[in-house]
Amino acid sequence: MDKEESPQIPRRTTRSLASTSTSNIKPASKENNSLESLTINDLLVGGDPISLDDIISSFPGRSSQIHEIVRLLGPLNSPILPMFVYGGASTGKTSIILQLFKHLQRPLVYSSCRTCYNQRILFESVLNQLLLHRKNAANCYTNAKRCERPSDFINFLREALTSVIDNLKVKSEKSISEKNMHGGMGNMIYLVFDNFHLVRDWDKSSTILPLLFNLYDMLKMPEVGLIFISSTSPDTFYSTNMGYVEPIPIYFPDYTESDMRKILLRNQANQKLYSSFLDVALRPFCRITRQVGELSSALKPLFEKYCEPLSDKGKGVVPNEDMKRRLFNHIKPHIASSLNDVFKVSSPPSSETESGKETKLKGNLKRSERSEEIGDLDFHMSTSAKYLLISAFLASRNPATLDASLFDSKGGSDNRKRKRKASEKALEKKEMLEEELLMKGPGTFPLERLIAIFQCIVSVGEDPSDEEEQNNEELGAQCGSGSLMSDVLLQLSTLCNANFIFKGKSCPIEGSTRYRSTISEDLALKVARSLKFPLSKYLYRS
Ligand SMILES: Nc1ncnc2c1ncn2[C@@H]1O[C@H](COP(=O)(O)OP(=O)(O)OP(=O)(O)O)[C@@H](O)[C@H]1O
Repeated sequence: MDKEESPQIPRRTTRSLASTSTSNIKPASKENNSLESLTINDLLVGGDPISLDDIISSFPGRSSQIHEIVRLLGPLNSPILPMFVYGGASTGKTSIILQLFKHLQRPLVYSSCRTCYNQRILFESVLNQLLLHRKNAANCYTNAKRCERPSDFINFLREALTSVIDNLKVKSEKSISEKNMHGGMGNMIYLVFDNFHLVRDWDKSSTILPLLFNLYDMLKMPEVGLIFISSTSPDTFYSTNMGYVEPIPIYFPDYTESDMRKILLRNQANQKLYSSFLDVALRPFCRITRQVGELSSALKPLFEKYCEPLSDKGKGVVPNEDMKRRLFNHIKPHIASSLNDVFKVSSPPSSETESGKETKLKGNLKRSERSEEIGDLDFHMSTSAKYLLISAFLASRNPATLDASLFDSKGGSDNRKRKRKASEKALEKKEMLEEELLMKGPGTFPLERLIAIFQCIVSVGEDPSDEEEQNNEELGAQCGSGSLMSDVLLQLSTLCNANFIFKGKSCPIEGSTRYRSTISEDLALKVARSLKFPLSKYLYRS
């Protein structure tokens, strides 16, 4: 239900908060205290000018998306088609859009559908910004317009946009006559709707989504650019997005481990030391989360621990192999609890999280539709949930008797050993097991087995061939014994709610609950691919 009190409109200062760590965006115009009236300059993202090269180097792993957006925005005064920027949480969508507008010095109206949590608040926020209105004590914190109905919004919006565009044109002509070859801010005004996926939750009457997607066709104002930023793919809007210009999709994929390394290495005083730390710590953490903020705050105290044995916090140290081993041994006892903390943060109780909601939503889909939904899984499911899903798949698919040989003592798949040991008798046994599996369909398994497999695959290095990988393997064994798994239950219940894992009644003989994975091999392989996890290495096959 709508609350009477609207939150403060997201002004430039609020916008700066949306991208705190990458920018110190301040109001573009001189410090505006609450009584000063706003000007058109307040529609710019403030702060020091930034070059495109600086943006690209501030956001490792995002150069192609940055170039693509710049290309789509085009030169000054170019009309644009609506854009749909999408990708998982913390993939840099908001920060990059805001930084690009700062670089381009073009005016925008930014509204987050998180802070503007219903239709009326969103309408009023957009209008407040366009009408250069700030809520303050002098106006009793009222909005520029009270606007509840979509038809009122369109009328007010058209009026406000016309006035802003006229204003921009005058400014632009003036700057040309003043021989400012750059042409100033130009004539375009951009409306940015962030966290747009949330709108689907308030769209009970299915009016707001079509309205916003339709803005481009309805307004027919070439000077207005529309940018939707969403954590879910355009497909998740398709049922409502029909009959009008489809926005141009720009996808922000999850970061790879190597992107993460570059992101985390930025701003590190001692790159060599931090790099040796990442060699041993990054991989298991990346398997729990790939969110920049979560990872960097989880790694920070661990790195401090890593530096403890060094004088002056390791300033100027170039670690050799011996020192690396010593430092690794020093942090070893702390890794499991650190991983556990990240796990807790990255997997909040399902019913309260967006990803939980998303997963539930997907769970209602018929099984046949699931494989097509995998693209969405990419950003609705946390990395750890994906590993759990794979573990459940393995537990259902592989005979329990083979677990020990599929996962060695350190958790790794040991194909070589298995091959060497394959005797005729074993082959016979294998054939029998295979037949049994085919007859039974996916098997059931107890929680303990699921957790054991999960521990193994989460913590092991993929291809322990070099020293770095061996360290990871060591680390894996270490984490496995810790309390990392305490929150697995939460993830598990999410996956059960979503019907990805079936939870049976408790077994009258054993007294424990048994589970069964209900996903297809195709889907499991896709999930594994998205994690770069070598699933086929762990699959029992003929
Ligand atoms: N490539 C990157 N390099 C450096 N920092 C990054 C990168 N990508 C994201 N970040 C940082 O991660 C944090 C979250 O980024 P941002 O809010 O832009 O992500 P988002 O995709 O909009 O997330 P959400 O969908 O949750 O709103 C910010 O502090 C941002 O600076």
